[in-house]
Amino acid sequence: MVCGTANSANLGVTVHVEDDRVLGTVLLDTRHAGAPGFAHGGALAAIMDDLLGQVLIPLDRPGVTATMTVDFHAPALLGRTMDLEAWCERVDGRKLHMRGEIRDGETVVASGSALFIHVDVSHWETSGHALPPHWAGWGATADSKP
Ligand SMILES: CCCCC/C=C\C/C=C\C/C=C\C/C=C\CCCC(=O)SCCNC(=O)CCNC(=O)[C@H](O)C(C)(C)COP(=O)(O)OP(=O)(O)OC[C@H]1O[C@@H](n2cnc3c(N)ncnc32)[C@H](O)[C@@H]1OP(=O)(O)O
Repeated sequence: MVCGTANSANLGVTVHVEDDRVLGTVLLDTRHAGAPGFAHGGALAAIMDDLLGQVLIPLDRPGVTATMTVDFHAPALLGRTMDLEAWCERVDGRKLHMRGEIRDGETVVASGSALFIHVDVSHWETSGHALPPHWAGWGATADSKP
């Protein structure tokens, strides 16, 4: 619902990995409004969760969000391309401590920190839905198995 291109309700986030960091952009519009002209904080929180979750890819650790804090530092205006950046601050066994920012130019609009927990991909089999084929092997290089 945030970055998935197969989902027509996605928020239009695009990301890529550079070294160990996730960088990206998002451009919110009236569909994502809270007050007129301003992005809804919940949209920013969803973006932050997804952004921090993308760090699981360079970490090569499947994981889920256990807890997340989003600090809103400045209003996020609609119709502006905002920059996204996230990284892993610390790995402590299965605990993956992520941090990230949503910026409008030089202004940090929101910062986030989250604890992700490393899980085996079988975690998602409990829904009864088939896993995407490319998830096979995800986590193969992780040195701390769940
Ligand atoms: C998520 C990816 C899905 C999409 C993937 C798509 C593409 C694949 C490619 C890459 C990924 C890309 C993007 C990511 C996209 C989206 C990101 C969004 C992520 C989500 O939107 S994800 C959904 C919301 N999320 C949940 O649905 C979690 C529900 N939950 C559970 O499934 C369990 O709760 C679990 C597994 C978390 C733990 O359960 P468990 O039994 O395995 O382990 P346990 O409870 O023993 O915890 C072990 C140690 O973590 C500590 N701990 C646990 N929880 C804590 C908390 N809240 N606060 C502080 N500490 C906590 C304990 O205190 C213990 O610490 P200690 O070892 O020191 O005692």
